Amino acid sequence: MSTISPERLEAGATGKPPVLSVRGLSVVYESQNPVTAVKNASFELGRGEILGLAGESGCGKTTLAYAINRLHQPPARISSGQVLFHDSSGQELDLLGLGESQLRDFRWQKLSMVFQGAMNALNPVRSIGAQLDDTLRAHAPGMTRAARRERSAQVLTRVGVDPGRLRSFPHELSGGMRQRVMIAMAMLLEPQVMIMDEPTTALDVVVQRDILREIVRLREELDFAVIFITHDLPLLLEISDRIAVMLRGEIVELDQAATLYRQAAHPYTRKLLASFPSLRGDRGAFVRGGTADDPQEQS
Ligand SMILES: Nc1ncnc2c1ncn2[C@@H]1O[C@H](COP(=O)(O)OP(=O)(O)OP(=O)(O)O)[C@@H](O)[C@H]1O
Repeated sequence: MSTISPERLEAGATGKPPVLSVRGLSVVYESQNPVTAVKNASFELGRGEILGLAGESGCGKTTLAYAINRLHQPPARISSGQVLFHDSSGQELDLLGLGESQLRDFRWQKLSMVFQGAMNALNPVRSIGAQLDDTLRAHAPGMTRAARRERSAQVLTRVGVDPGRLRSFPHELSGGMRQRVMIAMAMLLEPQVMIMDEPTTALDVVVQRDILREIVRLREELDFAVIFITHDLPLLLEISDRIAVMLRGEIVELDQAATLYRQAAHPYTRKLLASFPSLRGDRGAFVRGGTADDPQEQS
């Protein structure tokens, strides 16, 4: 059973107006034995907020992320619910009601996604610069060639990749660099929301930390909101404003990271917290390498 009080679902709890509202979203895999992979999920994402989505493998995190962006494929079907995008222009978009061409315009520009292994989605026979340029040409037709090149160099610099790499091909870059390029691609059109599904899981721990630090810094600089999905709860405690915990398709708890860390309300969250050795004992020594026990109070 859910332990979420209605006010905790609201991004208002973080003091920020919502950029995305997910209401009663359910997704069913219509296979021989239908599986409801997401059950009645509701939450709001505040403008500029980092919302962590945690839960063990198979609990429905990826299905939820794909459904929000309408990237789910059959046999997955959204059986109920609503996803509203509150654009910075004041316009409200009903994402489940958008047509295909509206959806193409929406993705990347308003909301982008970086998924696990995204680095392998780069085209091996085109340079990094050409691939960034393709995205800009498709979505920002008014930009001149020079402006596109400048923008591509700028986003690469932002994620810590030398803009000289625009001429490189994917195989000439390390895994960490390629993943950074994908994050640069997701930031290219300055979306208001980025969904990141295990974006750094395939990378070694040091590179992972570097990239995460970069994402947190960029969020502060550019004020986009992030839904960050991972089974790695300690990591979420470090980077998130609020954390939602999923269990068998349901969001069973949603709270400020610090509150969830100190006094998780749901037994499953407590079990999840206890399952990470680094979180046991004098709780918190792991957090951002410090000693205080509040993940939100350190920088
Ligand atoms: N194509 C499919 N057909 C039927 N069921 C599916 C399909 N894809 C996923 N599922 C089921 O939906 C549920 C949720 O899967 P999902 O991949 O969303 O979980 P997850 O939390 O993202 O897991 P992971 O962390 O391993 O990626 C699982 O029980 C899974 O078995």
